[in-house]
Amino acid sequence: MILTSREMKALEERAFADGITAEALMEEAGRKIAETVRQFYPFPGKCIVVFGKGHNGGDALVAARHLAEAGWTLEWKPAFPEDKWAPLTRQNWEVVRDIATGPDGRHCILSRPGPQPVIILDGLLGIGAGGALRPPILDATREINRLRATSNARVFAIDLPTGLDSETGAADPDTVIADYTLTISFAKQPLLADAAARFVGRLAVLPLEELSKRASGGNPDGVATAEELQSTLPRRNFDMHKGQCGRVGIVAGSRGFVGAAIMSAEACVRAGAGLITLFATENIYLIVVSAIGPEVMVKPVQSYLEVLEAKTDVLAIGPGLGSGHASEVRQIIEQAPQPMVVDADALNILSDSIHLLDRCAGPRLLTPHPGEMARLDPKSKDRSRRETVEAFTTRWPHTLLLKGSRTLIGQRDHPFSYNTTGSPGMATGGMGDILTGVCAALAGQGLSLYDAARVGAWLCGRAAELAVTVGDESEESLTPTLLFRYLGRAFQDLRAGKG
Ligand SMILES: NC(=O)C1=CN([C@@H]2O[C@H](COP(=O)(O)OP(=O)(O)OC[C@H]3O[C@@H](n4cnc5c(N)ncnc54)[C@H](O)[C@@H]3O)[C@@H](O)[C@H]2O)[C@@H](O)CC1
Ligand SMILES: [K+]
Repeated sequence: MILTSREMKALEERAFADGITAEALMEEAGRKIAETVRQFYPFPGKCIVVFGKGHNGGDALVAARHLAEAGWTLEWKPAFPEDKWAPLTRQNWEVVRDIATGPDGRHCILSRPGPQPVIILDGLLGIGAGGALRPPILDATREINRLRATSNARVFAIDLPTGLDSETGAADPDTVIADYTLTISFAKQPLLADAAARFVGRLAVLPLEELSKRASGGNPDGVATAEELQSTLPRRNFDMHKGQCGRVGIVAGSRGFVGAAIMSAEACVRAGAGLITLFATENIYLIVVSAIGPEVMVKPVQSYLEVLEAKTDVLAIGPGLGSGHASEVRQIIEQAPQPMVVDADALNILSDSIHLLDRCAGPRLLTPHPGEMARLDPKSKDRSRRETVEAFTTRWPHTLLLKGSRTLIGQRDHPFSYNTTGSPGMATGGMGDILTGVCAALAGQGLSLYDAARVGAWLCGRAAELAVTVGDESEESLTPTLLFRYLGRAFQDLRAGKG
């Protein structure tokens, strides 16, 4: 469920009327903020606490207390003098100050050798924000952005990045650029505005028990968190065999673009498919077999139409395919009864004959990036991402995964689902080929295309962020095939409802 900030405040009021205290909610919020920070950065480092006078600042102080107890060094940057703080904010300061402040005004109980993470908590403004940023908050947001730009500090915004309008999601020019936004209780509408993605970053929703119980109404759209998706991934029975994990056929690759085919097929292997066949035309067959992992069967074909005769449960079509086999591709999209992931060049071929989507013999998951989407639907350039997905799924009976830094998934009669995971390190050619293989593997294991899309996007984003947080990669060094090293951990986190 996604709430407006106004609905969120009304929900809090209902809880207060039932005797739940703001103090108790803040305590739970602060504890969960610290837990989430530690999921991304399990080893303690330095935390710079930038806080305002309201309860958003109070959340930051409670979180800081828990981080201090876990060994983090704290540095304080209050935006206002103490006499301006809300009573609960001050109360939490008194608790944390005694625990966490040494004689030099900084807390230090642990120093580890080697580089330590430096994080900034943005506890300046939350849903109490209104109007353009004003000093001294404005000076503080500029300082956070300066620190982020000039150091390796990672910014965690509490509830909303300060400067994002809490109703519309419009961004003040000095809005905090967060790497992570940890939003309290429910996802808020403004965080999902198209223009907000670059300020919000990786999104995590921290449910508060007493508020979850009382929630009603709201927008039925969802944000895909591990907790939400956990139950969609089936557990395997001990006696399961490869035939039950999905026979996936992949139609991909052409001269100059065999890498796309290889990455899709290997991603399919790493995401659990039972038997993977890559169909390769004679002109690329030898290149493909010499480069691909031994788990993938490579079948030489004269014509891709042979795919229609092969025994498969799921198909994926498009990565690196080029435009040379357009007629065969159209026939496969139309005639194959199996569920199919349609990506890349297959989407470009489809955009010339979009009405074919009315006649498909099986369900289709289309995974365009915004450029491919504009070819499928030229009007999408003038629409918001949500409007684009809505227009497509209203017209066509298929699933759409619209890529981007806030990947959005839709299907008729299903809630729109915003992905939460990811890293700017994913801005590299080939990430989409991995996603195609992962989604096809999940569909092979019995997930509907809608769930395969939601889980696939979550897993790929989670693997990428693990590589740059707990792994040794940076946003620059991350490559698509490096995701394989972290996919296993991403699956484990999904099953644990973590992240
Ligand atoms: N109320 C509750 O029960 C809970 C609230 N929580 C936290 O409390 C937050 C809301 O707290 P508050 O209502 O105290 O509000 P905030 O902490 O968001 O800040 C409001 C204060 O900032 C000032 N302000 C507003 N807009 C400004 C602007 N554009 N420039 C400069 N100053 C501005 C206002 O004068 C006001 O004093 C939530 O976002 C969440 O982080 C959580 O602790 C969970 C429970
Ligand atoms: K904030």
